Amino acid sequence: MATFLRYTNTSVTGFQLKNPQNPFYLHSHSQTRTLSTQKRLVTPMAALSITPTTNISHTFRKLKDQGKVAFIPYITAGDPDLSTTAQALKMLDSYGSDVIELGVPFSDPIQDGPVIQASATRSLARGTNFNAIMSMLKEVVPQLSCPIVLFSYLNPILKHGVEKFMHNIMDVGVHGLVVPDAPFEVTESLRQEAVKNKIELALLTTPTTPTDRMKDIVEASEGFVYLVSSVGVTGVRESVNEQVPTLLREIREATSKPVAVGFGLSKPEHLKKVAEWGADGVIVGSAIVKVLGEAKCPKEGLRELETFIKSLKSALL
Ligand SMILES: O=P(O)(O)OC[C@@H](O)[C@@H](O)c1c[nH]c2ccccc12
Repeated sequence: MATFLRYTNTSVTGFQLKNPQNPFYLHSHSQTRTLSTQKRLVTPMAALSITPTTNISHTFRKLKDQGKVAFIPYITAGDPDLSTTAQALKMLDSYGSDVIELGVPFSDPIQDGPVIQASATRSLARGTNFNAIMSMLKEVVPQLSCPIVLFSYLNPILKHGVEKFMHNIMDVGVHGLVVPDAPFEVTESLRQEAVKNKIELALLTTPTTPTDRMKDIVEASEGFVYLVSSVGVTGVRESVNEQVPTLLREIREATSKPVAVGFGLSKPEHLKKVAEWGADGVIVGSAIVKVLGEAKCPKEGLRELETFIKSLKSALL
């Protein structure tokens, strides 16, 4: 029996969406069938892969045992094109990324600044779509040693169908998911489907998230907690918000889950500072997207990416 639940979106994680009245119709129906336990097919390539990719929580636990901070780059799938994305994923993995965030380009990326908005526009203009991204990942993921966290706005997931979306991303070997514009109330239904497909749904908290709401968020977050370091949209900042140590402390009082910090980080000294403040992971998006997507040609973008990643990673060694 299908029921349509109407959620009026409210600012939950401290982001004010441009059209807060925008209702989300979530089609949810009783789960009469149980999904067969999904076995991850071991493709020949996977059998050759260096080490089987592990889930997000395990990755953070391993790094913590080694006293290391996770280096987490973000790139937009299909910018400048999907074959460059495939090469970039392998390069990011081989140069020491511990988790890679891969963005599904969307036409209305309201929480992204100009760099990632332009990146999504370029990718969509090339015709990048969800199925093409899944086909690329099916080939590439078995060659990676670090897990992938997919980034998607809520709308494309609802359009695809939550169950189908979660099954598709599990099938290609994605381990984590972040849906930055999903109101906390909606994440519960996303999580039900995610858990069935062994996908860890990480949630975001921000400097303006009320303490009680932050506690709910970190309690429900899986894999890691995404601490958005500064209010506003993604994009390089000159310096890192000095509030982060306090925010980290408040989160640590509420959960022992790993916390990764993102927004505005673009230089080795930013990463060093956030690592010294005790973050379990540092996330860099716009600065990397710019290097890869705004280069004169894909080859040059990959060359510059290599240099840039090495400089960022060195700050964490
Ligand atoms: O771009 P920055 O300022 O380095 O921030 C990381 C960010 O790009 C990445 O985590 C991300 C991409 N799109 C998002 C939307 C919302 C929250 C986070 C994101």
